[in-house]
Amino acid sequence: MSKTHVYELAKKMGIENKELIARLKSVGIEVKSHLSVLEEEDVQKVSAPSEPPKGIQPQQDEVRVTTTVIRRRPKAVTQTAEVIESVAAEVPEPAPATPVEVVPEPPVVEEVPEKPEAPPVEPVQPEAVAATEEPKVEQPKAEEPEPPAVQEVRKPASTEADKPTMNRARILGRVELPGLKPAPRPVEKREVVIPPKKKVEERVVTPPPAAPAVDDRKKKAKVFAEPATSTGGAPGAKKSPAGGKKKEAYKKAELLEKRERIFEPGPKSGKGKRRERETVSSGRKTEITVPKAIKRIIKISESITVGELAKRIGVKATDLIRVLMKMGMMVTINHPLDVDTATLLAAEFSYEIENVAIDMDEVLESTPDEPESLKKRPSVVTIMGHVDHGKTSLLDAIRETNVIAGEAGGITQHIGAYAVELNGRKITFLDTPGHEAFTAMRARGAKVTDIVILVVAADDGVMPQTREAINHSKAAGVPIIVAINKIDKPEAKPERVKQELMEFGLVSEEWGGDTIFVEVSAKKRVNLPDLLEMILLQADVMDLKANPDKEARGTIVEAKLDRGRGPVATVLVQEGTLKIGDYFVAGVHFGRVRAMLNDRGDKVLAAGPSMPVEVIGFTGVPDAGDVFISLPDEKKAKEIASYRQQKLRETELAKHSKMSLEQLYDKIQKGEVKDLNAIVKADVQGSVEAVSESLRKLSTDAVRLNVIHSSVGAITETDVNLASASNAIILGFNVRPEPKASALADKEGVDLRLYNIIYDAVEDIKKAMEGLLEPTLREKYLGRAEVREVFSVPKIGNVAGCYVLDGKMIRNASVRLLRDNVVVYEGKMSSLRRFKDDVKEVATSYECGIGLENYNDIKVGDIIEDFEIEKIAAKL
Ligand SMILES: Nc1nc2c(ncn2[C@@H]2O[C@H](COP(=O)(O)OP(=O)(O)OP(=O)(O)O)[C@@H](O)[C@H]2O)c(=O)[nH]1
Repeated sequence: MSKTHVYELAKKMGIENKELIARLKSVGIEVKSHLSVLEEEDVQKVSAPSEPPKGIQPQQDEVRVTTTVIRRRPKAVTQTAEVIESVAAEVPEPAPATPVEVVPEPPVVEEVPEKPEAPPVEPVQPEAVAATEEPKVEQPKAEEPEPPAVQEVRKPASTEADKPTMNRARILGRVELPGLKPAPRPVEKREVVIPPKKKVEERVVTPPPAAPAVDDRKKKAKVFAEPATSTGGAPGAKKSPAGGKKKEAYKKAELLEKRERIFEPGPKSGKGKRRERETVSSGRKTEITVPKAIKRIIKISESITVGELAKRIGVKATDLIRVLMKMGMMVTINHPLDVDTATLLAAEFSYEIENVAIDMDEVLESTPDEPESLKKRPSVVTIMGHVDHGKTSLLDAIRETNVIAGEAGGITQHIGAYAVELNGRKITFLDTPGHEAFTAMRARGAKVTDIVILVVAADDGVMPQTREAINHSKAAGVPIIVAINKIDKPEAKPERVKQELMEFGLVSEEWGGDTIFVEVSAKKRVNLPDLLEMILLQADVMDLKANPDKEARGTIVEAKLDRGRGPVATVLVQEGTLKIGDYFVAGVHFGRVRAMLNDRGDKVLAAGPSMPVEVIGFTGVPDAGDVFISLPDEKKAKEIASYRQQKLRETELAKHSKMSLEQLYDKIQKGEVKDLNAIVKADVQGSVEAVSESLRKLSTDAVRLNVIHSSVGAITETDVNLASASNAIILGFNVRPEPKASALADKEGVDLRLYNIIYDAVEDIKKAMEGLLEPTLREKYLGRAEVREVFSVPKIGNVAGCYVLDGKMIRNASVRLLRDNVVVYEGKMSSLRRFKDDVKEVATSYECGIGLENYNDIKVGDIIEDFEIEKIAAKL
């Protein structure tokens, strides 16, 4: 290796030929071109002085890094000019993030394959090295005469730096993640900066021909320094990461501890848990206990379900059902058992049943009062009549003109009833006019009304509802007072009304009858006091009395759930006196009177007979017509209410569990039924057998047909009861049900079918069973979109600009347009677009345009729901 070409040496040194030539010149070696040959001593000569100048001596301690970098740099400069440019721009940048991002070593190294030492340098970058460099930072900077040049470059580049170029992106990919923490930054920066400096030198600042090596070094040193400076106080920069680390470590520990405490309390409570577990497992081993005789009595009130009884006995419900089947009862787990059946059943398991049901009759029946305890009570009046004959007007007129003395000016409240006063005597009006309310109450067994005011418009006469009202009143045995209304009208013909009413047995006194007639005008307030007087008279005749000195009983007139007050109900006290704090039961609800208000909204402390009061303190909303009974203690009130609730549940359950051939299909669809039970009754034994046999043959794997009972003779109550208990249908051939059985079947909802031809019956059942398995159509919900805009498209019509709220919109799906939850259109989707393209479907949270087939009335805010109809095929 005695002779070396200039270009070879330059390459070796990692500098440009030009530069080397200049250097050679500076040491007195003249070369012509890069092809010139150098002697070995020349080579050494030119290499020797290229050591760092004294001023930059401190950098010696990082020679390894420096040299490596230096060697690599030129290549990097030429090859990755853009990167360098941006990096150069970052040199003076005080922002620490930028230099960190750019770690150009790898590309550089790649391009200088003959410098194998380069790559190892990278991973070697220890934080410590960076740290040692920090103090040097300032010196070179001070010497550095180039900032302007650098800045020049920086300006355009800085924006570039902000927006990563392809190159940058590539480089960014190599950011040393282990050094993500602040600590390694200085190292990275140092490295990062090196190429830019070089590049700056070469491309922007023309290297001075003289003393290039020294200059170079200086610049390098400066460049080293800059990134460090840019980190802002190197020592600090180093400390802080360390501090940060400590903090982080502390935080981590704290977090871990927290997590343990909150989510994994195991370690701490581990022992305890184990002990716990041990006790549990040892507890499980306890031997099966036989309840004491006293415990072998099951208390029920009137009835108990199979499931509940099984639970109380401690056996499986299926065991009970099995026993019941042996007893001839086909029941389900929810089937209610009466006391007798339950007793029989319990006996099988050595249990006794005790009926602890409250004697409801005892509670419900009001005790007869001693005649001397009875006191006069106001009459309760209901106004009835034909539509528009003036019922409401009359009620209002009476109320407005006859408010109770001394209470005038109070704000009237609608509580369903109100009281008026005339001559110191009170009259209570139920202010729900019409015979519907009247009959509804009566249907629930409530007899509230004492007197009916039949309103007949003088200009209209007797009308259909007038007749109905008369019939209802008569059926209830309530006396009628006729109010011929609208007598102010010129066309009023009161005499004609009287005449018409004669037909219904309502004959006025003047015509020799006993019905009171009053001609009034609700509008002009004519004769209203007369009407009231007549009511009082009628009440006197009726001698309405009640005992106010006992626990109150009454009827719910109206009930509602009030937002602020909870359930409230208007109680018309019929006997006794209701007081604040009284416990009561009404229908299936109980409660305690917390407050009482009259029809003017005034608080009252007590309400006597015929007084309507709004009661607060119900546990639930009772029904109008429910009997209200005040009770001495809460326990009893609760007991009665829960007993009634249970009864109600049982009745509902019984209703629901009944089977009809039509319902069967639905039930099987829901998976509730796999059997069709039938009871066969026929006129002759031959028919019974033939039918039973034909039906059994209809059984399939999917639906079993069980003839649970068959016999000759009429359909009896027993048959119906059996059908009811076992969800069976009754098929009768040439037989009729007994009248009582027919009524019971109606009541119990038992499907009773009568045939004359066996074939028809078998055919019916077959159809029902095939119906179970016929293909059915079911709607499948797909999604919903909200109309946000409506576009009018020429020739096409309106298209809804929608936002898919959930599910997805599928082209050609069936759709319905909902406006305020009301279906305003149902049909097909005619188009589904996203922007201008037809699409097959649009998913949630996307916008789309939807066209509806033959429908244009789309409005913003409408909801488009799409669905498809599924065919569910089922085969026998
Ligand atoms: N001239 C006259 N019009 C009356 C009188 N009473 C009621 N009207 C009018 O008759 C119409 C019907 O009166 P309402 O009190 O609403 O009759 P209603 O029987 O309560 O009607 P429905 O609640 O629909 O059954 C109203 O326009 C009243 O103004 C009256 O005494 N004289």
